[in-house]
Amino acid sequence: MTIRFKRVLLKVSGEALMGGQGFGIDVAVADRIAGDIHEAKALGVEISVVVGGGNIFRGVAVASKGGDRVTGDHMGMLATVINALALRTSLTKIGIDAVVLSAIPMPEICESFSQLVALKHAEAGRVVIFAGGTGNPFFTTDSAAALRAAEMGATALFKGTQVDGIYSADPKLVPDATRFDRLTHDEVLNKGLAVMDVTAVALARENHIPIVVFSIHEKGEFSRILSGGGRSTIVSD
Ligand SMILES: Nc1ncnc2c1ncn2[C@@H]1O[C@H](COP(=O)(O)OP(=O)(O)O)[C@@H](O)[C@H]1O
Ligand SMILES: O=c1ccn([C@@H]2O[C@H](COP(=O)(O)OP(=O)(O)O)[C@@H](O)[C@H]2O)c(=O)[nH]1
Repeated sequence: MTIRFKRVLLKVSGEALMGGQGFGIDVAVADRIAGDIHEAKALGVEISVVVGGGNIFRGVAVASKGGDRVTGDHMGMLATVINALALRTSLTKIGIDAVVLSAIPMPEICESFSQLVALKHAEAGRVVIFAGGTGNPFFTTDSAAALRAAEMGATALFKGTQVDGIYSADPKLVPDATRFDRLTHDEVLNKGLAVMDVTAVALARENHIPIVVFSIHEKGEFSRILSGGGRSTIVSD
């Protein structure tokens, strides 16, 4: 079997982790995603992960109610640490060696991010989970995913999200929107396809990193796509 990508950065949406709950973390969902990572790792793929925080907190929610955006973003970044610890717990339970590296140092809780440390853990065969986004307000975990993908030398950035690819319009709002199999980074930007923020797509374009958008809700889909099947949109040069 040919594996499409050997070193992958997986972005796990915060919202995916809440399952049907409406808020917080559904442990059964975190366990299932850990199982999917395990399956993909068994294919021989090196995997690191960026987790979102939208299931707990988004900075814009504070700003929209008249609060300070930067404080809101700090809260959002802390939310990603909670999710990262949950995912590490789920991976550890099934015998996968995983480590959380935070962009915001909190040494009693997890290791701090540096590229060198991240690469060493990856070389040792560990799943590296990046927490705290980029460590800066006004960014998103999608941008953090593109950044870490570049730093890790990932050959693809997989965005595991609520939908199974990029559509001509938001499929949640436009039911007859059509799905693309392949796009270029420029097409995503020029058509204003809002599945990922502009900063993330531009960073991936600059570093020639393909982006694979797929549904994180489909069990086994991650490894099916890695093996050449599955449903996704692949964005490449
Ligand atoms: N052109 C598009 N194609 C696919 N999804 C889109 C598009 N435009 C907007 N979306 C929406 O973007 C959402 C994913 O973005 P976001 O909420 O940032 O995800 P995540 O929480 O996974 O980071 C999808 O759930 C979808 O409703
Ligand atoms: O580099 C970053 C990454 C995230 N955030 C904050 O963390 C929240 C959660 O991240 P995101 O919305 O990207 O999570 P997801 O949509 O993937 O669940 C964001 O709303 C921001 O407030 C931030 O300030 N800087």
